[in-house]
Amino acid sequence: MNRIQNTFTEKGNDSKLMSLFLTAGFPDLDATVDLILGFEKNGADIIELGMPFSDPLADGPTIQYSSDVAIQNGITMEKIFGMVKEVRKQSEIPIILMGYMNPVLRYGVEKFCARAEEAGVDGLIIPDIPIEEGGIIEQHAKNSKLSLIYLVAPNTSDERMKQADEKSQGFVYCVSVTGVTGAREGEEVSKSVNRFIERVKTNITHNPVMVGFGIKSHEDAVDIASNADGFIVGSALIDTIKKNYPNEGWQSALFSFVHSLKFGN
Ligand SMILES: O=P(O)(O)OC[C@@H](O)[C@@H](O)c1c[nH]c2ccccc12
Repeated sequence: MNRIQNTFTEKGNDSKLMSLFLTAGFPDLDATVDLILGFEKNGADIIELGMPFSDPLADGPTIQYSSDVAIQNGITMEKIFGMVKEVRKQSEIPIILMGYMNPVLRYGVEKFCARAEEAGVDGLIIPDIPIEEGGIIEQHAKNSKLSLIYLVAPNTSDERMKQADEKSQGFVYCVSVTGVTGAREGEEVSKSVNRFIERVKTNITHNPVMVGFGIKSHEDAVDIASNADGFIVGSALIDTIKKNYPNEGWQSALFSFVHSLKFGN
């Protein structure tokens, strides 16, 4: 069993897991390791570490911005692996690398998976690989004991949800709304999300389900994840960093936001 599966096994039925997305190298190269460790201390159960890419087609403006900053800061694959290695000296939190296929192809799929395993990565989310194209990475991921996590959205058919369940290990990522990443306004989201998650639950029976996209508070999380195993937050964290960095106390402001996401205020 890997770290991701362990985390779900240990969770128990009543609590929800919190997975936090952070762009590697944002807001600066030195911050990433400390932020991951601080997230863990403040309630994060899983870390999704974003591999910045210049053409992030599933991302809204907030995560695009963080990717641009990280690229300007000089982030590279090697540096990302180095960050994971640093975290592993102090922590066993599951780490999932999240990014687009193009940089992985350029790096070399086999080498990428081997280096990821060696660094201490547990899984991969590559949102631009459709399930049918998964063959491009599945065997290498398996050889390197990396869980592959596929995404489903409200416009995903029952049939494809079942395929996503068969092909995923660790959990299936439920995208709460059709569209790009980012915090959204409005109350209507949660009702339709709950219907979507009900359909997800009838099709996805092997894996836990995590819900993400548009969660920006504890209330959102409780609401949206009520029928899921946990929730994922990304843009709201990046926005919080953006608001406070590099003022003194920007990290503690972020960590108290993280704490409030999990536990309420
Ligand atoms: O930013 P949000 O709305 O909180 O959603 C999580 C999301 O950022 C993170 O999981 C993610 C970042 N980039 C992605 C690309 C596709 C799917 C998901 C993602």
